[in-house]
Amino acid sequence: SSRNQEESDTAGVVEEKVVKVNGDIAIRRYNKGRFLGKGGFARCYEFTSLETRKIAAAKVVPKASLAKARAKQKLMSEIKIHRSLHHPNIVSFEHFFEDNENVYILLELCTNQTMNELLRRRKRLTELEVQCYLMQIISGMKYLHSHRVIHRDLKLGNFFLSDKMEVKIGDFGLATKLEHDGERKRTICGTPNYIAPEVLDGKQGHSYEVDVWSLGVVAYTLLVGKPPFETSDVKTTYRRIRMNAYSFPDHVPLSEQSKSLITRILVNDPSKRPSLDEMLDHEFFHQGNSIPKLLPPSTLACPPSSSFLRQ
Ligand SMILES: CC[C@@H]1C(=O)N(C)c2cnc(-c3ccc[nH]3)nc2N1C1CCCC1
Repeated sequence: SSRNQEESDTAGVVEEKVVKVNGDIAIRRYNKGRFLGKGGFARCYEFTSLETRKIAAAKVVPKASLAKARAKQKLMSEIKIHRSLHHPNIVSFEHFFEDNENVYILLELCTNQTMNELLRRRKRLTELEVQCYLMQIISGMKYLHSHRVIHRDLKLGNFFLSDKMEVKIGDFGLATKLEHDGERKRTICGTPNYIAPEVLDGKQGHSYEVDVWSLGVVAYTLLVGKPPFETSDVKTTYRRIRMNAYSFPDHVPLSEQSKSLITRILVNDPSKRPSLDEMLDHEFFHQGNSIPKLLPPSTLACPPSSSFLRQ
């Protein structure tokens, strides 16, 4: 009820009842701190464990919003998939529990928010920065795909930035796990932002290639400053995607390598798109002052753009 919602909205301590193996009940307490924002049905806060003093980013999902089976299944699927993932470029899933009012999901705190905020501040990034961020995202996606997980909603708002500006892929609310190789998914609920044409077309199902498509949209958006198919109306955007109607604006100086990479990825036939490894082999990642190939991407803090770095 709204009164409970109000109560749980005030600052305070959240208690988790833990049943021990010998049947004793232990209580874990968390301090509910700063409001971080809304994410779907959830209100998100900093949670500090009073036991370990560790701070997490918590999604607090009111059980009232889980009354419908579909919403409950979606949340359980998100938890089941996310808690099984462990990689430096995937948001780490710390813990989850419930009380009478809410389900609590505790996630890695990413104090530099998401790449959405980064791009909003910067208008657009240098090619060197985009190389560096994309390498980390591809590293996380190689891990996901090798575990048969398709994210299906890769977008700047789901790329979280740690205090060290490392990229962490988050929000597995639309993710799916393939049960066997070659399986093709038929449906997607929700409105993935950078939706691939085969998902719109819906005839031959979709698979890992939808995540590769999204990467093309992400690369274009970071380098140009706005998404390739964006219009004021969703239907028009979908038509542009189906028509593959995008172009590189004249006023944005883009290298041939950048345009070539994006053009290679944004093809409507999913079987013609590069694999993640083929993307990393593209000249875009080896142009100019390229990043030493030997260092794992996650150990690289992406160089902030400044005049002498601007190509
Ligand atoms: C908890 C939900 C979501 C999230 O999934 N993570 C990992 C996250 C991490 N740090 C933060 C964060 C730390 C400092 C500011 N935000 N935020 C995260 N969010 C935001 C909260 C509001 C909308 C999405």
